[in-house]
Amino acid sequence: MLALGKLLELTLAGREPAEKTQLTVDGVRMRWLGEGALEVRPPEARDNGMDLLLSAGIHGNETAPIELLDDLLHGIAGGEIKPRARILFLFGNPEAIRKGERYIEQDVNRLFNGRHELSSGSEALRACELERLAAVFFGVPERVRLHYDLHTAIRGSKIEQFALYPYKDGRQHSRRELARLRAAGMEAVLLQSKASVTFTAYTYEQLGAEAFTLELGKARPFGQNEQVNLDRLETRLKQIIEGNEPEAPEALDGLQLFSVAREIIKHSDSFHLHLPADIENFSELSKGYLLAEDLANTRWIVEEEGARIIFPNPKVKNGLRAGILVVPTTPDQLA
Ligand SMILES: O=C(O)CCC(=O)N[C@@H](CCC(=O)O)C(=O)O
Ligand SMILES: [Zn+2]
Repeated sequence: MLALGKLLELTLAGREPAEKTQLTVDGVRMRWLGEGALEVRPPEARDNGMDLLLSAGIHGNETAPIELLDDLLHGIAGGEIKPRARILFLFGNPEAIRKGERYIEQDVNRLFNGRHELSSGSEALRACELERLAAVFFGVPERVRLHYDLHTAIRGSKIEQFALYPYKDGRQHSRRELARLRAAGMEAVLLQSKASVTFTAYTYEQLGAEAFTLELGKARPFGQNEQVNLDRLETRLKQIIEGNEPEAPEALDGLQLFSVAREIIKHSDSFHLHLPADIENFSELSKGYLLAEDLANTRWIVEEEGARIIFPNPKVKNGLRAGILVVPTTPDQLA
């Protein structure tokens, strides 16, 4: 296999490849763009106009998605997968991946849409670099732009695989993309209702891509991901890459949709979350439940019918999201 197919190995070793560009037997060009960043370009005659950004390892301990991207890259470098799409592979936080930690100093996925400019340190620099790589990649006009940012979650979930769909004022969520996610194995989608600071929020809001954070199961170390079943996603990604994707049906086929009722923000060290440590994502909370307390007698009480909690985490830094309360919604405003 071509050396550049081993992007993960290079990234784990913190090494630069000797050759920065290589061609597969089918004339697919692989170009190393920097640490954890590789562009794949099909021969011009085969290019179908799709630009696909696949990122993983924005959180360094979320290894199943990293292994999936590694498999896809091996397939391309070995000539078994024959791309018609142009692809950018990104491993988000190499230093954290090497250490098997979510982050080193700060969560990269809270530093996009300019937030890195207000900060310093290696993770702020990395977020800036990821924005630049994505902007250059998606800078070619009149091409289809799609970004999947692959994650696994800290805890188990009542809904194992789901997507988060960013929000931009005046832009409608796409039914076609929801159908594509369903075909890729996602059971639910959370439709965001305000701008955000995540990687997909950046590519969606600033670069015009259709962009999704995919949550694919529970985070475990490398080699221990048997319980994370990525078969449907992998099949769909190969089809997108090879340009032979079956048209997804109009119907969303049981896909559950949620909207954000409220984000729970931790304001101080006095923040206290009243949930069991092992609570699963999408657990239902009844109306009137005292969810959290913070300084100055701030109380978060559940007021919404059918509310569920995702990503509860009282250990986040002050000022950051310590959980999201979501409610079921219907797909009435889709493009
Ligand atoms: O399990 C958790 O608490 C966090 C899992 C995770 O990393 N989720 C992403 C979601 C990004 C988004 O809101 O689109 C994150 O928190 O960065
Ligand atoms: Zn993550």
